[in-house]
Amino acid sequence: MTGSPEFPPVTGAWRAGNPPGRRQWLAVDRPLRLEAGELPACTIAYETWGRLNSDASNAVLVEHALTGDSHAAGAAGPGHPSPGWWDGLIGPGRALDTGELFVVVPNVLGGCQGTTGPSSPDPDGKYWGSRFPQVSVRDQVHAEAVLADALGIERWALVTGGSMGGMRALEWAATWPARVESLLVLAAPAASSAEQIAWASPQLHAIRSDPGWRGGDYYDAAPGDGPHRGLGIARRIAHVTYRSEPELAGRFGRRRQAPGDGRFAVESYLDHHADKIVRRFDANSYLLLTGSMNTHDVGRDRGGAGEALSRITARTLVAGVDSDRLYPLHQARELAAGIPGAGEAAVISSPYGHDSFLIETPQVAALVKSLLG
Ligand SMILES: CC(=O)SCCNC(=O)CCNC(=O)[C@H](O)C(C)(C)COP(=O)(O)OP(=O)(O)OC[C@H]1O[C@@H](n2cnc3c(N)ncnc32)[C@H](O)[C@@H]1OP(=O)(O)O
Ligand SMILES: N[C@@H](CCO)C(=O)O
Repeated sequence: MTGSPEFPPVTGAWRAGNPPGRRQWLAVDRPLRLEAGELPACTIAYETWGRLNSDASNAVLVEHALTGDSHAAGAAGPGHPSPGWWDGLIGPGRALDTGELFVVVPNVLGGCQGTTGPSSPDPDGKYWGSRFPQVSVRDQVHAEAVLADALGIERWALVTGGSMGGMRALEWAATWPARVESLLVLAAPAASSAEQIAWASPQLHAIRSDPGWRGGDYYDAAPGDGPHRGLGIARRIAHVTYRSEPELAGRFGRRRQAPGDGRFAVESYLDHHADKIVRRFDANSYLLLTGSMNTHDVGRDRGGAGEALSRITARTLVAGVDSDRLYPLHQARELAAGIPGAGEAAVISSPYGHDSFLIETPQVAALVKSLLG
């Protein structure tokens, strides 16, 4: 598939070697049908590394997590205060060897780092804000399929991601089995559980109850007058669930941050993560993407998870983290058991909890290599 009459392929410049890790945009000038509604048009931001080969058989789709973005590889520099979030995995000679593979990383639909989301302008040039439609994980992969078509990629050699990125990877494999040759799902379930929805609930309330949120239409507020407090509280709650009890005990214990600072060190640590998120993330996107994860259920309208997973034909590896208290290991085991040929779930052993899929690079690299052979 190389595009469609109403949506021709984009330029093809990447075939000659795209500037690696430079953000690009695909303008989709036609409506995108959603599970609940429609988006009249959208832009999809993405970055690529490596070159697409002549038969487009070397493309890898890497799906970022909740607050990640398209900048998965590359050093910190202008426009990128941190290195790419999977920099240890993507590059020449690395597990995702860009000497051989063409790695594509889109920013998720509904996000705030280049792809259309609530903080983007609508076709009339007004911020979407509260009017942005709720998008599901399934809608997000449909948007990514438009990108794949435009890039001339019919079949991915590998689709992978962790957490919310793992949900999208799974949706890809269940929606278009023939388009996914291999699949690596990290720290993600077949469907979000009551526990996961429960952890999200106070985060959603924190943002919506911030007076600065203004029902979702805060983009014209004075600088510093947006829903920063609510977003910061949401991140504090979430971040605890991303790490493990032994890690927090070992790193911080009952230590105070500093003489004269009334905070425990662990409180200061959470304050730091809250400060960082409000500088780089939009509260409405946080709400929307959390909602996408809450409704994630690969079996919805497909006769249940068992039926949906049985469609998957990709060579599959599922992995969980032994210290993940948010997406516990038993979910990875259940997911693996449902996918034909997936075998037993692999275990990432780490004290870092759910975030380990971003931190334990050698273990994730070993999984990628074992899957790609
Ligand atoms: C800009 C970007 O993040 S790129 C976007 C992509 N990001 C993502 O995909 C995920 C977002 N990031 C994350 O979830 C996390 O930062 C991770 C998982 C990637 C990194 O985790 P780790 O490397 O283990 O970092 P950790 O959670 O220990 O936090 C380290 C930070 O806490 C700070 N810190 C540690 N202890 C304390 C303390 N007691 N008080 C205040 N700050 C503290 C450190 O100084 C460090 O600050 P810095 O990140 O500004 O340099
Ligand atoms: N800490 C990561 C993982 C969440 O699943 C993020 O913020 O995207």
